[in-house]
Amino acid sequence: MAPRVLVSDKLSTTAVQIFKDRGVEVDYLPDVGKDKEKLLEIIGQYDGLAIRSATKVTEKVIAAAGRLRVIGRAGIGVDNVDIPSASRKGIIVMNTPFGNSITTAEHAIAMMFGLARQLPAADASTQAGKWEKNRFMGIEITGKTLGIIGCGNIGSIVATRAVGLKMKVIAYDPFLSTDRAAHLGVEKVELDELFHRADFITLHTPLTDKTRGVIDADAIAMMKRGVRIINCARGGLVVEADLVEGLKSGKVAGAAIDVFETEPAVDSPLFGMENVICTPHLGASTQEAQENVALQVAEQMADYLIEGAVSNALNMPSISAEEAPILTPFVKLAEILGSFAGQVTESPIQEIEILYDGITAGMNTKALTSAAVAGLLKPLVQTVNMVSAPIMAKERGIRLSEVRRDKTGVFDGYIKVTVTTEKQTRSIAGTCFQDGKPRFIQIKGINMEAEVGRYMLYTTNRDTPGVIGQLGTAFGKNGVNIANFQLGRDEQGGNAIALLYLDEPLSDEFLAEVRALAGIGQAKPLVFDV
Ligand SMILES: NC(=O)c1ccc[n+]([C@@H]2O[C@H](COP(=O)([O-])OP(=O)(O)OC[C@H]3O[C@@H](n4cnc5c(N)ncnc54)[C@H](O)[C@@H]3O)[C@@H](O)[C@H]2O)c1
Ligand SMILES: O=C(O)CC[C@@H](O)C(=O)O
Repeated sequence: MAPRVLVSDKLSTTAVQIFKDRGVEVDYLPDVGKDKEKLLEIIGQYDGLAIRSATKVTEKVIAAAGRLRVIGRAGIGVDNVDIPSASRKGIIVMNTPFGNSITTAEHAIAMMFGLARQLPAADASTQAGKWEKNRFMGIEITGKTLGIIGCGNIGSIVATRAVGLKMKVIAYDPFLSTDRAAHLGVEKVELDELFHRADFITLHTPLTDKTRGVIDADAIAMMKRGVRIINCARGGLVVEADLVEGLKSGKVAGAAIDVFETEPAVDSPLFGMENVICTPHLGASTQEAQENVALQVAEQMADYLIEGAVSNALNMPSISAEEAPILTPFVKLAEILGSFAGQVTESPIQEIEILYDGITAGMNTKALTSAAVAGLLKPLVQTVNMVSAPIMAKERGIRLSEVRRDKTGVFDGYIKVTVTTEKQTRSIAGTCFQDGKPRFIQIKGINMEAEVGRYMLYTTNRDTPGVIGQLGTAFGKNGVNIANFQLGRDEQGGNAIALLYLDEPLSDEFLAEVRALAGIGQAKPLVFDV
């Protein structure tokens, strides 16, 4: 039986043609994405779902999607898809990471010009017959400082365009290496410095726990008077109420917003403000970009549904059917080890070494390494997947190496990920037991044996009496249950670590309390996709 795909958002018809040409049955119902009930009613009939941003693929939709095997996002951001739920059901989620990058970068540049010369307001006034020449005094772009927050695919394109416009470009991106910054012609700075120096600020990060609200009242307070802010990335990066206050006070001279805290944005405090330009999430809306992403998503989904080939999957390694049963638990392990390293690493990574010991040395280490690097980059680079992870690492100037060796210790095999940053070298090792479940077996050279939980806390301390007691008391006082508590140290009185497997995530307040405990060095909350 031919696989069947539902296209539930407005997509170029190129996609429909490709599906047909490849022998995939396709229903093009572009309004269904906005009709939750209808989507729930019909999703069970499809093997594939092709979407843009209007369709919300929630846990409920996934639960109703009895035979769904692949969700294809014609675009970059997948925040409208519940990936953990899809993964749990074995549904691949794929996107088209580069198809609309140029177009979105161009929208940000257009927004910058629009703000500098108040083009929309000047147009409305002129067409109303007012000829208000004195009202619309603009500013020049040349020589101004553009601050880019997030210098990945789109941010890098914005950077090179702005350099061409003779702007001074500064960028904040924890994953931007000094070499890559130099190559792009931008100055890498810390976030506070960017706020202090930029005349224009443009956002190009994913929406994550770290980036949510990156432009809030505190950030605005640090900015130059007269700063202009552009958001063509994701709503939620800017706290809209704080932006409104900044605009009212005159601290912010203008804002150009393509993406909103709530979409579709039919009502916003920003609407009607004179120095604000709003567009309805148009960043990717050009004929070229829509052709690119439609073509790409249809090819990728057809490849998978017909041939089982996987590309640009966000939740699935490329693994053949024969090796899958043995490899899959180790792929998950590698991703978890990378994710651990990624979550505790705060400065640019220079080098990643992955050691395969014992049985792991004979496995498909390419898939394992990709999984480890994807796990490592994922906290910062939303679009990374097993296919793109090594390329992304290379583009960021990260050296990647594998070492394979025969069994050396008590375990049949294990994987060790060592990450070197500008500041330090850190390693984390793990293995899978017979039950197929991953375990951490060594952190920073200190042996331990810890289960992997969804919410964990990693702490470091000096090995002195009382520290652990304080930690336990603090958890008890705050009513947070510890499912598992593992300790390790290098020597008596030396460096000690603890890994706590928690039943729930820690609040910011409680985390601050833990960090303030006497003897605690680092306290890092970790989240794993398990
Ligand atoms: N408006 C639109 O229609 C539209 C179109 C395409 C993409 N987007 C959005 O644009 C954003 C960027 O897309 P991309 O393709 O460039 O993604 P990308 O993954 O290539 O780049 C994101 C960059 O953000 C950086 N980053 C992550 N966390 C950061 C932090 N805390 N502070 C600073 N930088 C951080 C990463 O290191 C990475 O370099 C995404 O949110 C995407 O969904 C919007
Ligand atoms: O599909 C769109 O119009 C928006 C896409 C954009 O937000 C993306 O993340 O790729």
